[in-house]
Amino acid sequence: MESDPPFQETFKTLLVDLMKEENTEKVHEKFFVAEEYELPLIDLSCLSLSEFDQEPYKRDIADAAKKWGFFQVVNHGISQEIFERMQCEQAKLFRQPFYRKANEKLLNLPMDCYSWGTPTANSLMQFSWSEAFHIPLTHISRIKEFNCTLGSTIEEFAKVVLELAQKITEILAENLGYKSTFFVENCLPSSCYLRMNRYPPCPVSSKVFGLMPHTDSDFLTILYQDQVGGLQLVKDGKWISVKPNPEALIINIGDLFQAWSNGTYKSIEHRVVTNGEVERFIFTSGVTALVLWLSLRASNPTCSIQYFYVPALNKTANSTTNTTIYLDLKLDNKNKFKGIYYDVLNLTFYYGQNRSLPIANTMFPAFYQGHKKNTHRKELLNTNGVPWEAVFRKVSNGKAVFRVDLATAVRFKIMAWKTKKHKLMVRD
Ligand SMILES: O=C(O)CCC(=O)C(=O)O
Ligand SMILES: [Fe+2]
Repeated sequence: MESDPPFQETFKTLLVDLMKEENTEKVHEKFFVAEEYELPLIDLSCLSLSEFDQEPYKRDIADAAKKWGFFQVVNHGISQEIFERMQCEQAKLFRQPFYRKANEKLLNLPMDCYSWGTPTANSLMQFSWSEAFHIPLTHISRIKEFNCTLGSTIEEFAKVVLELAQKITEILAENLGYKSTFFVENCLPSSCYLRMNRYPPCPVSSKVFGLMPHTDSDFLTILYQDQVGGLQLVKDGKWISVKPNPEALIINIGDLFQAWSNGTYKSIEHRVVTNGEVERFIFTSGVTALVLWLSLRASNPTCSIQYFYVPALNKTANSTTNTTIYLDLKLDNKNKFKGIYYDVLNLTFYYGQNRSLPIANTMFPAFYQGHKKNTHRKELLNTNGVPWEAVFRKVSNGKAVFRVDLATAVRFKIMAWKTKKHKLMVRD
């Protein structure tokens, strides 16, 4: 078909290699065949019930996000009519000749909004037999200027699908104990997109993916597919095939949501297998980031003093002439997926309750700490103005109190993204 990308021509070499392969049956078994399952199904008409009666449904949503990373929803409030219009516009767009899709700004958008295949693939296993349009929702007005019906349909669809994304995200956030209005407050339209994929019939369907195995890098994806099917995902360590349900929308957790929830909700690897005879269409809408929300969610590092030694107070040495103190500070990043950039760490020591006269200061240079890592900083410090004789007598009769303040600023690194700086002050 003149609308199909030139898969065969471009990847002739890859295909020839494959034809020579002897174990194609085995390859097919291993990579393409999977037992069919139904995703957990949630009836969203529950959201019109009383708060109390909604609870079990909300728990089911959270359980599915934890155990499957994927679920489907019915009675989601989006009319069948708008899906049909979207499908119709999508088909019209993909039916354009390939040279136009690849060379002309069909949607009045930058050229890279259209993609096909996997240009970097050097084996068939890395190749995706599909084409796609990726549309940031901020660009809808540009599409409307050019193609009004398509632009308005996308706009209408995006509005309702994002309301749904908002509801689902709020339920999942609440389940983790967060305020439900975070989404509305922090979801920027600039971070939402619509994606349309077409999987043309594939003559080597048992040897090539429609879409390579991947996880979604966004926050949450909502997917509408036709009845053809082909989506597979990993469940309990094995690939399973998702039974298509044309009434339902599929929702899946992306990498950002997994990171934000410290791994509670799962971003699951999935792929699409092709079909020898029929083409398949899907469209997805996703939220790529909730900027502020993400930054608020990271847990601060914990600081502890692992070792504090004051030679002047060593009774056996009995010498108050050595006025140094020795310290081992431990900084612990308990976040499962977030690294931490520390600014310079400033430590100030005091004797007793008196915070007006520091007895020692030190500074540790800025550094980066990976997720689930701890870091030690050890230092020998000179002190000033400590009445050592009195302190020694105090220790002999009980205890002496030293205090330390730690001041720094931290930024969290979530995937490739850095949050803004947070001041961190620890007093003891
Ligand atoms: O076609 C599908 O069912 C899945 C599409 C997908 O995973 C994606 O676009 O990221
Ligand atoms: Fe995906």
